[in-house]
Amino acid sequence: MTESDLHLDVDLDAELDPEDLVDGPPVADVGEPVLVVDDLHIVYRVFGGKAKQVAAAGNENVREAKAPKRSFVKRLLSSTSQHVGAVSEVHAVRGVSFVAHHGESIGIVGINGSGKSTLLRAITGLIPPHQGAVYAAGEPALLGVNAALMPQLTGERNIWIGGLALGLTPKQVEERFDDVVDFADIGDFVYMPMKTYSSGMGARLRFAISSAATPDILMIDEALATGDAAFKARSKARIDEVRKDAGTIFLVSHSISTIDAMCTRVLWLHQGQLVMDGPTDEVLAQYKKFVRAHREAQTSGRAGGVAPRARQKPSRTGR
Ligand SMILES: Nc1ncnc2c1ncn2[C@@H]1O[C@H](COP(=O)(O)OP(=O)(O)OP(=O)(O)O)[C@@H](O)[C@H]1O
Repeated sequence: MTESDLHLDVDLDAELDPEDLVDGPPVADVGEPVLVVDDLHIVYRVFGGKAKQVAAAGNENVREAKAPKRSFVKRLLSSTSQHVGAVSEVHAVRGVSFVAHHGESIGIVGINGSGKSTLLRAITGLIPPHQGAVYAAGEPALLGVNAALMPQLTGERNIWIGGLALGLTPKQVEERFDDVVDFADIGDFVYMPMKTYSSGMGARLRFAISSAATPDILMIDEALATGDAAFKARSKARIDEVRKDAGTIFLVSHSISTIDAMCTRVLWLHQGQLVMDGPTDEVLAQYKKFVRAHREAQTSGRAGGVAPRARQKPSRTGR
């Protein structure tokens, strides 16, 4: 797969939502550093048949991993004696460094597969770093439908576990319980095991739980806002509400106008590397050029637009 074959899901011309414009363009009132990402590398390991597919795709971030060496006797005695197939490594985030401050709204852009969601998940601690580190003041929380809930437990138990995991006190969970159930619109199903829920009900409850707290560092992956149009509208309103109270926000979105309306600073990832970090208008201007060139190249069958080279020494502040 060449770069020009990459799927391009970027929404250059989306309409701005009216509520994004109410407060005018975002203004940074920047304070203390709250998050340091230092030379972060994230590597996924893909095993078996799937690894062959991934390797066959020829993505630059993917390489075949060396299979662990096992002696002949060990292989002979092993109960899993069948060949496990290839192991591939996907180097999804490659040497990303930046510092985020209190009061910043930071957009993360990049074409499909550039590592945006992986970076967010790594910052919230859902994926361990392969190399490098993430230092956070406070508990970064990912707003979306990815909360790790337990399907065998009732919605009620999951609201308690999820709420406490988000740092709410038992009193706060109790106070917000009815709100979460109403928002998720699951009625008496809240007393049933989550494995009996439809996928929509599960996604709504996950979103409702994750938005019950107001974290210091809020990560929003728009791809995680699922559901029908009415729920999407309610999620958007809830995101805006939580956003107003959070200290620092990260937003992944394919809509350039949403990033433009909400963010004071933008990080541009390409093939897992941070290629630009700066004020929203500067980064978006370059990124739009790249996306247009890429899109034209895709329609004409030529090689794609050229992204800037990854910065050799990313600035620690991005400002
Ligand atoms: N669980 C996983 N196992 C293996 N590889 C993965 C996994 N999740 C993501 N990847 C790979 O890591 C790379 C970065 O993916 P990621 O989802 O972070 O990119 P993205 O920029 O968020 O993409 P999109 O805009 O399409 O959501 C891609 O090559 C992807 O195929």
